[in-house]
Amino acid sequence: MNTVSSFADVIAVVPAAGIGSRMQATCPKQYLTIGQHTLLEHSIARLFSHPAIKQVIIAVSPDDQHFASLPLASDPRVIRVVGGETRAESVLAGLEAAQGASWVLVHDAARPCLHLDDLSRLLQIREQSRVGGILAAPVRDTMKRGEPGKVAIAHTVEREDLWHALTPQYFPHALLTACLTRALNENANITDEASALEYCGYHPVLVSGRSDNIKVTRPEDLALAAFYLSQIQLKESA
Ligand SMILES: Nc1ccn([C@@H]2O[C@H](COP(=O)(O)OP(=O)(O)OP(=O)(O)O)[C@@H](O)[C@H]2O)c(=O)n1
Ligand SMILES: C[C@](O)(CO)[C@H](O)COP(=O)(O)O
Repeated sequence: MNTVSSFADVIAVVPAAGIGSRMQATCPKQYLTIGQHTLLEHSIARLFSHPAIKQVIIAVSPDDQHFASLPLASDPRVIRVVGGETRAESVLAGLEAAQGASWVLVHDAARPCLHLDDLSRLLQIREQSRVGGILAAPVRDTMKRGEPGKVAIAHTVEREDLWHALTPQYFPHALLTACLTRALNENANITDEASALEYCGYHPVLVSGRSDNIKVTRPEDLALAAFYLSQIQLKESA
């Protein structure tokens, strides 16, 4: 792994204030476990496994019942903030606590299978772009657009140049803050940080990343994430 020593001391914001409704679990999905640890702990452990990451700011729900009991709660490298009603508000809360950082990384609490080489390549975007970039995986399936509100095909979407946006996403702190704030104030439909920059007219860079950097979203994803994580642990212990 080529370390990004020139960009050491990176701060990461981890939005973890969601309820995980699509997971249909008895607790917010970021607190479901793989082995002895929660998804949140695994995702943050991946970040801290990279030499460039010095601090993680976690945005948790105002009525979160789980975080305080985790070792993370007493980790001096971790700051807890209260998240908001939307992912964007949670990320903004994290950015507020990261004042002074020139660039900031944002990573989903529910993506525990991040490879360090992918993170290194994303961090290097700072040398090539002034607006930042995201890890993304090229689409492999044929993509269909459904008839609005119906389970019927409207048309096939051209998959050339179509990507799955992943996280981490990496942007100048001031730019991301301004774009998220404007997008929220104007009720823009944004589901990731890059879409806030796009809304404001910027074109972040797509950094090709591994498709096994999955976001645990539906019940069947947990076992897959456990397998992918076991492969990472095998690879890194070899
Ligand atoms: N108000 C919110 C909503 C989501 N998130 C976080 O954003 C990440 C990605 O969101 P998603 O996968 O949609 O998580 P949930 O919103 O919890 O899932 P669902 O949409 O199924 O309820 C998760 O780490 C989630 O905790 C957040 O911090 N604040
Ligand atoms: C940020 C993200 O993981 C990129 O694909 C995705 O947009 C999160 O969406 P969610 O609905 O908040 O899971």
